[in-house]
Amino acid sequence: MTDNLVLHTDLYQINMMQVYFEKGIAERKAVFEVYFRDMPFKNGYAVFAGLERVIAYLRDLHFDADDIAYLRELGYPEKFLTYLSELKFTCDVKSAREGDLVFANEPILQIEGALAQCQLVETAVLNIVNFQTLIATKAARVKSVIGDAPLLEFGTRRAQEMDAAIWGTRAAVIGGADATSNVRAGKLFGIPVSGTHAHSLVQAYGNDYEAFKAYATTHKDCVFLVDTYDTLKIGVPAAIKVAREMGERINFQGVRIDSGDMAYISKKVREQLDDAGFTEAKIYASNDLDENTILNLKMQKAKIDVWGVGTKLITAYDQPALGAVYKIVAIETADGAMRDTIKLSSNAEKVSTPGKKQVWRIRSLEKNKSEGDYVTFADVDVTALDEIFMFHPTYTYINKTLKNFTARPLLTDIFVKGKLVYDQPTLPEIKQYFKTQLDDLWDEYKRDLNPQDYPVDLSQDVWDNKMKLIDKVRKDVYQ
Ligand SMILES: Nc1ncnc2c1ncn2[C@@H]1O[C@H](COP(=O)(O)OP(=O)(O)OP(=O)(O)O)[C@@H](O)[C@H]1O
Ligand SMILES: O=P(O)(O)OC[C@H]1O[C@H](OP(=O)(O)OP(=O)(O)O)[C@H](O)[C@@H]1O
Ligand SMILES: O=C(O)c1cccnc1
Repeated sequence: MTDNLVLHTDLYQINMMQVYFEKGIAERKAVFEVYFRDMPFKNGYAVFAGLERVIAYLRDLHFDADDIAYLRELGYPEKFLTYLSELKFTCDVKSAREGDLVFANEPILQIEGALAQCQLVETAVLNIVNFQTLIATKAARVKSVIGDAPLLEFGTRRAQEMDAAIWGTRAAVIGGADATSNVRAGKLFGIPVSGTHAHSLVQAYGNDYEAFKAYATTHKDCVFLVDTYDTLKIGVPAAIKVAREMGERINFQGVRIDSGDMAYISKKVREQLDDAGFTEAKIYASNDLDENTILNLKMQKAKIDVWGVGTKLITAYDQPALGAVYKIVAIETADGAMRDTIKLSSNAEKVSTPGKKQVWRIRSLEKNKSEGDYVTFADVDVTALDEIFMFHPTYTYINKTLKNFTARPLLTDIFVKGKLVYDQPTLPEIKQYFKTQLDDLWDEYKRDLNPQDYPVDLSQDVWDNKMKLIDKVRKDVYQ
């Protein structure tokens, strides 16, 4: 049996495909867009991630014989099953790049093509993008308080199973993790792997000195975990003793602390190491860390050089889901024209924005910073405009006219008619790209707590079209 991902979808998608097929509209052209409504962790930006896996999934989209056999068991009719067995992915896909900063209420990925295909892929695309973007953003928050010091990803044991550990680790690297303890993630993605040792090593030997000595006689690079019994009285003295005895035979990188008051203990450990002449030895810290505890420890001037972060990063502990949605924004009519579609809601923020769109990142040439994102219809070329009028889509009196700017389209071609046209960057390139994007953002949007809202504005015609469709749907549907 194959483990084809094509059935990694909700049953209702296949049921809707069947409707489209039997009613003869499966091949009608549709446009769907992915966006989220609220910034994750109330952060000022989100870090887009997941595209690599979306590409792998879409490239391989097909039904195998055993998928069809299973759907037959579920009772789908033969004609529909034949249609599915012949299905090939032929859509256009545009997307933000991994490492791009993305914001609420703007399209971050767009799929255009046969209605039935667009429908099928919703679940997996959201599954991938929601999780990976969430973890990349969490990592960026953690990294923002750490600064240049190394951030080690330690979360696999507490992740929501294996896929989340692997792809979460990759996303964490995009957002700022420098290395991971997960060896498979290292192998798959070329992420640097890093690790110390666990309490079990010390417990197996029954004392710190023997455990450290055993480690030191089998490994060149050594970081000793010093808190199994008593960090200051036993652990650190044992580490120093072994480091002295082994001399040049080991590379004594430092010690790890994993419990207690880490501000107080790290300062004392630093003194002990310095007094022993190991001024270059680093202090690693781990234990339920996140951006809040790390910031607090830094405020207390904790002497921590390397941060190991597990559970709270890989599980996005304080916000377990991103909540991006996938909405149809346009559909071909029987006469071949495209009709924009809207989803109404009593909650104004949940009303979708109709039409196939593009997002332009507007950068002031004078200030060299991003001024906001400008959402236009897809066929508009903002680079050809001399000035643009940007206004808040709800509080329209908040507005500005921009003249001296560059505009970069956020959505870039990934698939054209089902063919991959995107040259995928390497993970280090993506990581670096994210850093350059962050440099473009004003500090006011980057702070961890209560950042300013980055402007995501609709062009006048997109806004007018939305208002017009709201009115039209009200008249058509409620009359
Ligand atoms: N000086 C500090 N300021 C703020 N938070 C701290 C400080 N020192 C440690 N912490 C954090 O406080 C929490 C303390 O964890 P906990 O109560 O489990 O104690 P512990 O010493 O780790 O005990 P255990 O042996 O059970 O791991 C952890 O999240 C840790 O990162
Ligand atoms: O705290 P986190 O951010 O999740 O980081 C990972 C944790 O995993 C390990 O603890 P665990 O108790 O699983 O094993 P160990 O301490 O015996 O190694 C490690 O010591 C960290 O505390
Ligand atoms: O290498 C480490 O120190 C490590 C790895 C996984 C989890 N906690 C710590």
